[in-house]
Amino acid sequence: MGKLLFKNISKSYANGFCAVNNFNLEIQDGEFIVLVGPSGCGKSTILRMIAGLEKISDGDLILDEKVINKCPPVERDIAVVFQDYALYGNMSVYDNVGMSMRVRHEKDTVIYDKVKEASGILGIGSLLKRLPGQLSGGQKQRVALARSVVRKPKVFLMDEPLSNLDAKLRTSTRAEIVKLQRELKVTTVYVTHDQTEAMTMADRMVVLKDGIIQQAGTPNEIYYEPCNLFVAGFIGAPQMNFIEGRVVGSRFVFGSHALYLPKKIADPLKQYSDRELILGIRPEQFSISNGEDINVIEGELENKEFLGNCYILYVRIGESVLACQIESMEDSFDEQVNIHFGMEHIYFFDKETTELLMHAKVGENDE
Ligand SMILES: Nc1ncnc2c1ncn2[C@@H]1O[C@H](COP(=O)(O)OP(=O)(O)OP(=O)(O)O)[C@@H](O)[C@H]1O
Repeated sequence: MGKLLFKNISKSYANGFCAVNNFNLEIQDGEFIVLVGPSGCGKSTILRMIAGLEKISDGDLILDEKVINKCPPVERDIAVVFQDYALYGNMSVYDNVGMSMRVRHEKDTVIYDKVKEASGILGIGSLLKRLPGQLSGGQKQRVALARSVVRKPKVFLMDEPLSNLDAKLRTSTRAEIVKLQRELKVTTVYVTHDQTEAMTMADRMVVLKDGIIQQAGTPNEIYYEPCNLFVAGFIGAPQMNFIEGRVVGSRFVFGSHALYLPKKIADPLKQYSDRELILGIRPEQFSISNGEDINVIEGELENKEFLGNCYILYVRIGESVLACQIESMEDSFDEQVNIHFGMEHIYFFDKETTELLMHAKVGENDE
């Protein structure tokens, strides 16, 4: 088992800085949880508290019904994989992988079998005699993972384990870690500031900002149902476009522009007509107008990026520059482009509180 429960966990450092503020979360046995957020939001602090490397200032941390706040790291049955691998440079791969068992005075034959098994799973069987200095970054990371795997701990903690790998290796190792976790079914808490990593790996992701949970949910929930402006902007690349404006009748008015809102959206938005709103729309919602659309806005093309399977156009409309993802591009585009606002998913946030007020899904037949 490896069920982790955070009850009102807070962490203040000696200088009084509160790095984690009233963190509450229940992690189920076998779940893959990704903590994601910008630098300094408290991800590593949370991981270090779970590992027992950082004192908990307030609240209870419970592993399988037992409060472990004061339990020393070695007694927690938790394995940590660090960003810098933390391998012993003067020991062979075999000894690095078997280290934790040697410390526990396991028999040589048991150590041999377990190292063989773990190195087989991680594909490092041919490297066992080498020293860490004779390995590539990806191989070192596998050794670090194998070292955790042999322990069959209750919980794996991983702190940005892929950040030292190049982009291609990162993608393949990402998939391997997920596969490994599914096979071993060990509860995993994984820290990253990379939202793509979080989206692709997590059963559930927890988005943090300034030591406070913003939202916890499946990648799908976080992407399609962000609870506030921060989550909406942090998850998704290029990020969701935000446009400040107001609802006037059945229109969303911004600068000198007005978007027609179908009744399904306009009616419930009437109650917010006295507020300043932020309209959120993801890049993939846009298209280049074919001349027959209703919500067409003319903008100036500032920049374009070719991503292989699509283009990202950066289109200036008044004060805002909108990122628009389109599949193909005509050479004839010059300075001016007419973009069409699709409304399959459109979001309205309160500018003052930054909370989500409404997520509308508009179909073709909505008027
Ligand atoms: N020993 C310390 N004393 C005071 N403040 C600290 C200490 N360690 C960390 N902090 C602060 O606590 C906050 C959270 O740090 P933490 O390392 O958990 O962030 P993080 O989200 O993991 O960031 P990164 O992605 O950059 O590693 C930061 O603002 C950091 O400066």
